[in-house]
Amino acid sequence: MNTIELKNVSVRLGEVDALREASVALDGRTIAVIGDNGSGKSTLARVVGGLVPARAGEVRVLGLDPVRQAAELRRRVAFVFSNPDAQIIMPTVAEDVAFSLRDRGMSRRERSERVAAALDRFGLTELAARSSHDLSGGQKQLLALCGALVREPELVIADEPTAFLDARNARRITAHLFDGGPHRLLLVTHDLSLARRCECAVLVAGGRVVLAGDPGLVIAAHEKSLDDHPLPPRG
Ligand SMILES: Nc1ncnc2c1ncn2[C@@H]1O[C@H](COP(=O)(O)OP(=O)(O)OP(=O)(O)O)[C@@H](O)[C@H]1O
Repeated sequence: MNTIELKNVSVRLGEVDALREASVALDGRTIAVIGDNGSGKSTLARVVGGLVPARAGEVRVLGLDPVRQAAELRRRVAFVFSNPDAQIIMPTVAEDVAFSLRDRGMSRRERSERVAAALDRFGLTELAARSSHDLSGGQKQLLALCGALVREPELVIADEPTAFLDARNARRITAHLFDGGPHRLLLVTHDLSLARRCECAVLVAGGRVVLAGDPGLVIAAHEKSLDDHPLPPRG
């Protein structure tokens, strides 16, 4: 089963054609999405996750149509963004992780066991009773990811999840993303060393998928475009 499949997908945001007839099909477990600022990477991640609709074309994620099968998609796909504040809802750390399991039909005991195990895995046990909004940026991102992974998603869509983190927290987050479960990963990133760790990569430019496949080749094409179009000299 393909992880993601886009056929001639176009997305318009306000006055902007953020994706233009983008096509790609990849079945890798870990997929990096790379490209310049404003190229359409987040839009690609958002259309895959059903957060914005396509105005034309066909999108499949784990074989699902993200608009028509939105409820099933929400059960099987989790998101992580660069700003964890948008994802933290409940007043304490433990309550916030428990909130992620609210619709799973679990007994109270089962739920608290799952939460305790997840907090332990993420090194958050000591912070369980702390106010979730008073955590540091790195701790908040760990909490947001803990809340996402406790649902045991099949796919995690992560949009620049380490953008505001120091090297230590960035490593923690990427370890959980890459090795923290059997989930697949769609990772939007400017960090080419992370993209290189993925099984495959997608290069987006001007709203189009210009290349997809082996990360080495895709990254080389991106780097060549940086060399071919360097910044104008200063002064
Ligand atoms: N809500 C919006 N309304 C109008 N235009 C938008 C909106 N969001 C994004 N865009 C535009 O759509 C295009 C693609 O944006 P997108 O966020 O997908 O790029 P990106 O590759 O993720 O960029 P970055 O690396 O800077 O995060 C850009 O031209 C952007 O200005």
